[in-house]
Amino acid sequence: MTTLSTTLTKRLEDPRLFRQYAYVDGKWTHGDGGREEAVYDPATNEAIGHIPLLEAEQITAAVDAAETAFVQWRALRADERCERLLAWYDLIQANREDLATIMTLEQGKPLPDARGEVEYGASFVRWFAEEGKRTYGETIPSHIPNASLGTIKEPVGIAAMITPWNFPLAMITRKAAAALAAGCPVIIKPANETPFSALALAELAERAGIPEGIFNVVLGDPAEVSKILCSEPRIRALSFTGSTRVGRLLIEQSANTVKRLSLELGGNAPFIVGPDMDPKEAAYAAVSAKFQTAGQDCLAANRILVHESIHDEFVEQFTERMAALTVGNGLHGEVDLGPLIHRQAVEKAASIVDDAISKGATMIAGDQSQAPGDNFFMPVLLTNVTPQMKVWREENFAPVAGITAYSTDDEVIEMANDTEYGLAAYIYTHDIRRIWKLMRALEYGMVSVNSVKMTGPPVPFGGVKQSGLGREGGATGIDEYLETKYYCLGALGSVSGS
Ligand SMILES: NC(=O)c1ccc[n+]([C@@H]2O[C@H](COP(=O)([O-])OP(=O)(O)OC[C@H]3O[C@@H](n4cnc5c(N)ncnc54)[C@H](O)[C@@H]3O)[C@@H](O)[C@H]2O)c1
Ligand SMILES: N[C@@H](CC=O)C(=O)O
Repeated sequence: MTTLSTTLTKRLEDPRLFRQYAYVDGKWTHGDGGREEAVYDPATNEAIGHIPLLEAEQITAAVDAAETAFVQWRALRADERCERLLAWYDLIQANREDLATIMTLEQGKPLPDARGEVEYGASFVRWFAEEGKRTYGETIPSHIPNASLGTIKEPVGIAAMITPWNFPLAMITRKAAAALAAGCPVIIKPANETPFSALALAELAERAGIPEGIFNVVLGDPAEVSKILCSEPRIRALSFTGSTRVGRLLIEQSANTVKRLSLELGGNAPFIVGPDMDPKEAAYAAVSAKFQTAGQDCLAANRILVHESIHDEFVEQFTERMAALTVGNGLHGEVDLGPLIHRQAVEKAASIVDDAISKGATMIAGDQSQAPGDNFFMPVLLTNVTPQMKVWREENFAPVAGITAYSTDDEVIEMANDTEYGLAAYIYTHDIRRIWKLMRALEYGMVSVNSVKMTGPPVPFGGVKQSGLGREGGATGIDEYLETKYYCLGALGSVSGS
């Protein structure tokens, strides 16, 4: 029988990267209860493969394996862990094309974007391989006679990671590379929509010499698996990227075991355009900040706030640029937007548009009769968007752009902060005083001025308010997986005062 999974395997230079098992304690694993779930190509709705749904005892077995393996892994020198991580990095790079193909098939994003994500994901592995060598403690001038005081950094312990489908590879490496470099074993639960990128990473981790039990990928019913991970006292850190709704749930579920929590949650990014801007330059940037990954990006420009003096020309330029975007299967040719992840996402997008129109928004573009398949959503532009509309209040996670005019800086600051979210904000203006005023007043973890691109390994990525807790990447990303141990060496004789 020819299935899409045989087609997928044929597309790969190295078919062993396509695994339809979980990966626990260095072994490819079936579900003991025989439960399985299909994974679909969102562009065609065809099943590309199946994954096992593990039973509770199998998740606990992953924790047992990690606990055993932790002893050896933490005992390695940082430069030894660095070598393994660099080997993993090299393998990810060497298999970039296959990883991108797997990603496009399970996630839908255009192949060039998938290649970009593989590069992006790999860059975190290299970054943290090096950062692992710089987990310095400190010496503390002693206030205790004849004592020497200081701190050392130690791995927090087993780290669990729950990741989303929109960036199936990079959201894993940004967490896992930091944890591994710190000396922690990891148990990863990827989104069931996009498990194959995670499993390919596991295959490459094994080839890179990351020992059994250190890198585990568990699969199952999300609510079931997460409950076990949250309530397991041996898991000391939980890092989650996903919706604010599920993030809140995980906080509750982790309360009894008092875990270290890192939460990268939803966004509702404002994109502010000042009166001094060239409307064309700003509109082109806004299109780019809105429609990447078909709008399914936590950094997507969700509310576009344009100064009233250039509003009409901005809308004209935005419309023209948007019309040039092509929508289609990410595997085929030059496509700008792939499908949404599934039909429910399309229905949610349509309901957000309907809600806006019913409350007075104007739809400038977005003819859904042109959609090339069930899971596709043609880019929509709405103007006259107001705070009463869902398109303002919710992260639409779809190619739906909403524009609102404003008149003063104070007004736009109030508009931009009028949300429970606080992940990223964009400012487009060349007026240095306005930049400084807005940048300081915006309640966001990340503010990007005159640049759509803002992320990368050196960046402390994360949000404030209900967009999350902690920072990933950058010089502090590894701290999410480290404990500070204070020591006091007393009765030393003559060291007092040093
Ligand atoms: N801040 C960031 O860095 C960042 C990055 C990417 C995505 N996101 C956010 O992720 C969201 C989109 O991703 P999504 O739809 O996969 O999010 P989601 O919250 O639905 O799912 C994320 C993960 O949680 C699991 N999950 C789902 N329901 C669960 C439950 N009841 N209990 C426990 N786990 C559960 C999923 O299987 C998946 O692994 C958006 O809100 C987006 O902004 C944030
Ligand atoms: N684009 C983000 C992921 C959000 O969905 C990133 O760069 O981390």
